[in-house]
Amino acid sequence: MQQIIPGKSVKELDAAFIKDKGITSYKLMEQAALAFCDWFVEQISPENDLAVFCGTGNNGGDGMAISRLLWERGYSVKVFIMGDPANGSKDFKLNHEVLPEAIPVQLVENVNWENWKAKVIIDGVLGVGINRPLEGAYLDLIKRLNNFPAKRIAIDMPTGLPSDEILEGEAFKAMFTVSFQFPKMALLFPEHASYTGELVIKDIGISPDYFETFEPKMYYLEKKDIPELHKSFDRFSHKGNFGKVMLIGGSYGKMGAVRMASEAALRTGSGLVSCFVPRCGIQVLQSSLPEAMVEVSEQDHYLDEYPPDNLTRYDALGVGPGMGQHSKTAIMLEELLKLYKGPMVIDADGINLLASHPHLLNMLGHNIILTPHLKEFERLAGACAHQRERVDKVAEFVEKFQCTIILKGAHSLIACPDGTLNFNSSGNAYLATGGAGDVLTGMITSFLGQGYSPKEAAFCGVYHHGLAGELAGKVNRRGTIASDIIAKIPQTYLQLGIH
Ligand SMILES: NC(=O)C1=CN([C@@H]2O[C@H](COP(=O)(O)OP(=O)(O)OC[C@H]3O[C@@H](n4cnc5c(N)ncnc54)[C@H](O)[C@@H]3O)[C@@H](O)[C@H]2O)[C@@H](O)CC1
Ligand SMILES: Nc1ncnc2c1ncn2[C@@H]1O[C@H](COP(=O)(O)OP(=O)(O)O)[C@@H](O)[C@H]1O
Ligand SMILES: [K+]
Repeated sequence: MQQIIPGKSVKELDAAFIKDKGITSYKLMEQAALAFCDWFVEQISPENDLAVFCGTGNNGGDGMAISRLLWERGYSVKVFIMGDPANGSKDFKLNHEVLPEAIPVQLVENVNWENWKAKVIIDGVLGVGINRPLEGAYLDLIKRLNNFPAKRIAIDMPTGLPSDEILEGEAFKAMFTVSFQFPKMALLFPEHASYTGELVIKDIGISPDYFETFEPKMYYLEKKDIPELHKSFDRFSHKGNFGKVMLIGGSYGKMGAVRMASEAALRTGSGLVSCFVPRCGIQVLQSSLPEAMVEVSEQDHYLDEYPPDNLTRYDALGVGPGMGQHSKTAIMLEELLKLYKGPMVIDADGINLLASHPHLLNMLGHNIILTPHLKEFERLAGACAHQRERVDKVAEFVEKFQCTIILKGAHSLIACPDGTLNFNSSGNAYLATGGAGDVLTGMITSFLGQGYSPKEAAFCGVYHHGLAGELAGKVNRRGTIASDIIAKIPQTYLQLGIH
């Protein structure tokens, strides 16, 4: 998996790589520039005139190298330098020297903005080297570029965005950020959505072993990581091999949640799926999802204090979708935590009940995965000012209670008791629809029931769920609903080459 390291460690990483490979830093910069151009030529046609803004550090060096390479590929390029080129970094200067004479170069301070135009703006002003908020001429430039009607693309980082912290002040508002080798942490924060734009990660050849010495243990979960996590089956496999799971939840008016979670578990590959719901749910479930078995609790509208019988029948449980927060249901949850020692996902009202009955938190442990969205997590652990603080609190929570937390949202964070923090890459905003979380619960419960470890089940569940959302979104766009996501689960296996 691709490790995410702090921006301040990038220099050290590059130095170790360069030394070990016996290449120059200029050569590494060229690799980065080539990687950017590979992506660029696929996206933007040469009819578009390009304005490349270069600082005088290595981000500016990238900008210079990219200008040369795109010019060689037939683009019309103009370069604008921010700062004094005489004080530039070594590789900025080298790339400045080899810039073809046919490319016009101008200092930003000399630009007459009156009739200035460009279809595409490439930002190579500052990258991970930023050490203070933008001010003065830098701030003026970035504000001006943000208001300009052009396509804006950032090299490595949008200028002004700190690589690991929350933005203070202003930064370049990129429509695309092409970041090298790994996503800098701040590119994954929801607060920075309008600065990062669409995130593209380009491999520049620095293999994972160069990252190993760096802390924290933070990773980016990508498509290539998923197939090896999956189990295989053979011609003689029977439904018992695919696990028997139970989804526990539902209440009057919220039976759909448990129904969707159950169908998602079936579509993910569970051999047998049962639901445990209040009495009023039996007709709904039996008629709308005949593949699932249903057991009911005594009360009509909510789950009473008695958990299902014979829990050892199940390889995994998923608890919470549509469950409501009745005080009797809280007792049932406590009983479940006492009685059931197998793997369990707790979601939605299950999490809300943990928050309102905090003594239950001490009953969590390695076998349990909680799947809160941002607000649910804050109910558990207290308010957070921003995602940076939330990430730290998630890590603390997991260390204290030794369970897995999936903090849902764009780039869902999977925090594991082994101390790793793992950000997901799949998914898009079409997943932001009622019931998408219930689908995720069903999927993770299914993987747990199939014998995947909590970490494997969380990784596969979150990645496949995001991919199913992408596939559903391609067809249904903003009309995507949770059932469309379920319908695409089988196709995610196809996409990943899994039987
Ligand atoms: N080995 C290399 O040289 C590689 C470097 N890469 C590029 O190099 C970038 C990092 O380069 P640098 O470390 O030179 O840093 P930057 O180019 O991001 O910044 C340069 C300098 O700007 C100054 N600065 C910081 N904050 C400022 C502010 N608010 N206003 C004005 N000036 C400010 C600092 O003195 C800093 O050293 C990466 O983001 C990436 O684009 C890539 O080419 C990959 C390989
Ligand atoms: N912008 C987004 N990008 C990627 N995934 C998203 C986005 N918005 C929501 N999701 C995913 O959709 C799901 C929504 O879950 P949740 O908030 O519990 O919704 P609900 O309670 O309606 O089911 C989560 O898995 C979340 O990660
Ligand atoms: K930049």
